[in-house]
Amino acid sequence: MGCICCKPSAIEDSKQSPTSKVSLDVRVSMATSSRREDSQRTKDRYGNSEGRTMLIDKQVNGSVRIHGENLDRKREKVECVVRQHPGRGSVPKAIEGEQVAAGWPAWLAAVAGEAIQGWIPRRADSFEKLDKIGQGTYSNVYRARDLDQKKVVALKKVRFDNLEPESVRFMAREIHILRRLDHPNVIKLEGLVTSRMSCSLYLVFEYMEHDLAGLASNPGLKFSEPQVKCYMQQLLCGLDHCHSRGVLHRDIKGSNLLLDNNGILKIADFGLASFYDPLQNQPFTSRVVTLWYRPPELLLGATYYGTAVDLWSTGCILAELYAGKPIMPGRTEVEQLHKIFKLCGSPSEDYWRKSKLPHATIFKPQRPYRRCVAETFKEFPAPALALMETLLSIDPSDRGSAASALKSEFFTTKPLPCGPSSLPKYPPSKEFDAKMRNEEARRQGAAGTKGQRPELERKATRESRAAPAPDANAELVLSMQKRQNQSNSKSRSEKFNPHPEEIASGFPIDPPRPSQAVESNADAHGNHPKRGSHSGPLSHRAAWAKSGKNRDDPPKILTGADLSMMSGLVAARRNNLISEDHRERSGSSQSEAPKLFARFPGSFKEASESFIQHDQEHNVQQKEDGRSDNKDPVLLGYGSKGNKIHYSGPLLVPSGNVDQMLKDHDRQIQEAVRRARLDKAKKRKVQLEANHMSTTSLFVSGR
Ligand SMILES: Nc1ncnc2c1ncn2[C@@H]1O[C@H](COP(=O)(O)OP(=O)(O)OP(=O)(O)O)[C@@H](O)[C@H]1O
Repeated sequence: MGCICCKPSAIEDSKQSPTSKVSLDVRVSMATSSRREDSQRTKDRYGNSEGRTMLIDKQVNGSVRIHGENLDRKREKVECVVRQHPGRGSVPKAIEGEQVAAGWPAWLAAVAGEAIQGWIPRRADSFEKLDKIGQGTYSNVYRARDLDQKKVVALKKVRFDNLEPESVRFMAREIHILRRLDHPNVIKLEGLVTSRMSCSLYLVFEYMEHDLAGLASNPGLKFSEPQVKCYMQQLLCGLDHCHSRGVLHRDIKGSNLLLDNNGILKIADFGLASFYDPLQNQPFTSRVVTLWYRPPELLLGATYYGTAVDLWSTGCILAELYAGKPIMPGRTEVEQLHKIFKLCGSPSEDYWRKSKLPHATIFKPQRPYRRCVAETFKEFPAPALALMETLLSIDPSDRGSAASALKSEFFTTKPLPCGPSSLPKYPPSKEFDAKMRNEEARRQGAAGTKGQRPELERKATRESRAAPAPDANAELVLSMQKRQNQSNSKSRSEKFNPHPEEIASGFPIDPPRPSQAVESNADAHGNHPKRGSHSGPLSHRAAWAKSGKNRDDPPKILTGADLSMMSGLVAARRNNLISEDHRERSGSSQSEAPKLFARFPGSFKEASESFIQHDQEHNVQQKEDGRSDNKDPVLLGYGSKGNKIHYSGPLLVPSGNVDQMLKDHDRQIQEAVRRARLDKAKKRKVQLEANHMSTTSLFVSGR
């Protein structure tokens, strides 16, 4: 075979903005052929409305096989194999060159070629930046006016770790996934803003006024039942679409469910999302999903999982909408798992045996926990409770699917879901706004009278029904930071400094000044950005006003520590996904555990200690409550509340020595029993002394 000519449009994603389509003739040379049988592949299917379909096999030997039918060419068979450069995106080198010629920066085309395929970059000066509206783990989000399309959009500026290929590839996956999705209940990526000379990237999204977490934290707001059903229906429709296109979201939570003023809900933030193939058993990282919404199997270390992880999070959202607050706000992975077991019961013997979950030995409770979802939420309407019971099943295989949930009685019994357009209109409300309010309260608190909690703070605490959820993997970063502090306090600032790119881009982290247009990314286009009026969310303006500063002089949002945290979080989140991505690309089926051993501190020992303690506290509590599924008196007394271990790190030991871990575990249990006995003996002694005293005093008083 020699060279073949193929149009890149034939390997474009199915949906593109028609204005940004490029059609380039590219010569693809056949560098190597590869044996199918020796390769582990991931397959991506591409197709577009004109009926072209291509199948791309990414193979371990670094080559890419493209084959399929090009219907535009009268069913002409197209097949080519392209040698991939190590560390490069899976587009042929020639296409990469064309992408640079089309205006993409080389660093992006080199590693994210597939994600930007068929698009051309939008120019920074065609947007007018209005204000900062959100802040994610690795991004800042701004409201901006699209001067070409004459509409308001959201610009998500992605932070990179010094343009490292791995961190660019991580972001490319989000773009790639977003482009694969096309549904009214999934946020639409409308384009990308960058230029050949730029070192930053903005994702352009349709603008959404609210997020569910922000609305739920509004004290004066109570959702009606038809309203809850309406939101849940939209969430499940969007999720069903993602799952049917082979996408796991892996971070469903209130702040990632955006709402517009027409009541439309859209699933956003695909930063932790991943492609998956239900027919192929592929391992993923278990360290995804924000803690409060993380299913038990992930906390137990599962690396083989599917759509059920999103369904668990959806169950948590459903319960939260009825309860008015998060139902399982754990502070650590151990506490989270304990909260889950207390509410949903511990897994059945059969499940423990079948699932072979990595941390099962450690976290299997001494005695099974009884499920009490129905008891706890007895005031919820029966159909809502029934759906919750399904979605919050401990065994992932019992959670059904988004499609089956949509057919549940919850949506067919009265009151029926209301139409999105009939939902009330709200002032802009985001979780970010709630965070701003709390930040402001804290600031006022610091300035306020010593020892007195300021009114605003008290108000914020009292009124905040739904506190913002921690970020996905936040606990992991805390643990990383702890280790950083311990190991080398000097290097901390060097490692977690503000991203130079953030500063260099001229698009600072603090909210922009009113009317500030998106600054040109030092690009070749040269036009000055146009200016416009400021009309930011009320809460931002209020925050400025309250801080007693000129609105032009915005409050500082991030402290150095925040930045460190942010950067660490970026690293942690990315590291997990990068190792997963690396595994995907290399075709390795190895679990990520060894990599995590190496990167993060902590041990099963600590985790098991903590879990035993939670477990025993639970038993004690049950005794106090008069409920008793634990008859063992020796456990009483162990683990006073004063010396709780709040383990906040990964659950794996650096050495990965399982035998040692198990020995430690046994030792811990023996130690617990010994301490409990001692405590019990002490208590008995105190009791005896007290009895003796009272007898003596009775005797002395002569009564
Ligand atoms: N299209 C949009 N319209 C309005 N606001 C948005 C939009 N996209 C994102 N935001 C706001 O910005 C916040 C951060 O965005 P996003 O969650 O996509 O970033 P991230 O860095 O991936 O965050 P996370 O740490 O939650 O994963 C959101 O919680 C939301 O409030």
